[in-house]
Amino acid sequence: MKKIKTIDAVGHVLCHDITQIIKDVKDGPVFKKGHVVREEDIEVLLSVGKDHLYIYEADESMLHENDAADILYNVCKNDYMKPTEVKEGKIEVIATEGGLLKVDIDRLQQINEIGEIIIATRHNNTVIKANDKLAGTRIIPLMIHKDKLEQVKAIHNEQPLLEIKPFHHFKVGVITTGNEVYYGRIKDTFTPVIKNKLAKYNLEINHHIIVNDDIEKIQAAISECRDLGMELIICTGGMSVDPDDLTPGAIKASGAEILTYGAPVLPGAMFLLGYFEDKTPIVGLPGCVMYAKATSFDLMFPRILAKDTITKKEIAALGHGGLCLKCPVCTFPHCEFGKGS
Ligand SMILES: Nc1nc2c(c(=O)[nH]1)N[C@H]1C(S)=C(S)[C@@H](COP(=O)(O)OP(=O)(O)OC[C@H]3O[C@@H](n4cnc5c(N)ncnc54)[C@H](O)[C@@H]3O)O[C@H]1N2
Ligand code: MOO
Repeated sequence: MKKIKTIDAVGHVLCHDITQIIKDVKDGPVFKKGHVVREEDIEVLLSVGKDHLYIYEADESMLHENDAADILYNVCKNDYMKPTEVKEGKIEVIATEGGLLKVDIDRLQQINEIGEIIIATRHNNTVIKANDKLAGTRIIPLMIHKDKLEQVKAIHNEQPLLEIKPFHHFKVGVITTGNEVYYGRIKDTFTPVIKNKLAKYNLEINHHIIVNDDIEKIQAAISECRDLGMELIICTGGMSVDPDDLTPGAIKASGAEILTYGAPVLPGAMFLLGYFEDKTPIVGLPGCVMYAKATSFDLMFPRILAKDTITKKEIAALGHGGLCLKCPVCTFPHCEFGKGS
């Protein structure tokens, strides 16, 4: 802390709030601690009787919180993002487009371990809309050592911490399996559920086939969808262990590589995800997707639509937080379901 003449204070940082009292008009701080004095402030400072000020001593090794916050914003930002105005060392990152938010959790952790610097984000793999808040950055002290920001820049290494992956427009083929539906014994109540889930992403069913429990027929239906250029194939029914549950076998026989048959998520354990050589995804949806509010499919669906690479390890990690509590009033996605990984 150093005392200087107010007339020499331009560019210096105030150590404390400066109060202005104008009878019957104002009684409060006219400048806050941490304010960087500007040319136009000198007259105001003199008018409140401050001929001298305490300022932080100019130190080449230190950075003001607002300048440091700028650096943190630049570490986060990517396409489809904008900053809020910097305020008291804080900047927020706002989405300008919707999509799937990806957060580099490992590097976020490394930055937050430096100390005196914080970046707080939404969860990785959150579905976001334009104008949603994605992250906030803040510096804890008023002035921070520049070398801490150098560490941040080294971790950043020109690779943003955040990414928004826009959702793609897929042509969708739906294959409904099951003798009970095919022979008209019951009404198909699964397909409308799929239709609603697709509509949330402005997608529709472009081709729909209903087949009985016959592995060759299911396989032929998959080929038909492929031949018609469907870019996402959704199969329902026959995903479990009964003798008539043939869908996983048919998907396998169709040539798709199975990434997973089974996910550590309840409901939605019997979920299947595979990809054809040309990267066309195919999913097998268990019966619970028809009636449960949220299942493994709801966790994986946005990632499939964003063409996000999904690994077996990530599917295994869904187990932590993968237990839906079936609350009387479902608040998914604003709950802990699927947030563990
Ligand atoms: N012994 C075991 N049984 C079950 C297991 C298990 O691990 N061991 N898993 C259970 C779980 S978890 C689920 S989820 C279901 C999965 O069922 P499936 O996907 O095989 O579905 P289906 O058996 O074909 O049908 C179940 C039920 O849903 C009705 N259904 C199916 N599709 C339609 C449709 N399009 N419209 C209307 N209703 C439909 C079907 O008639 C059955 O009533 O398996 C558990 N069992
Ligand atoms: O797929 Mo069942 O998957 O857990 O209700």
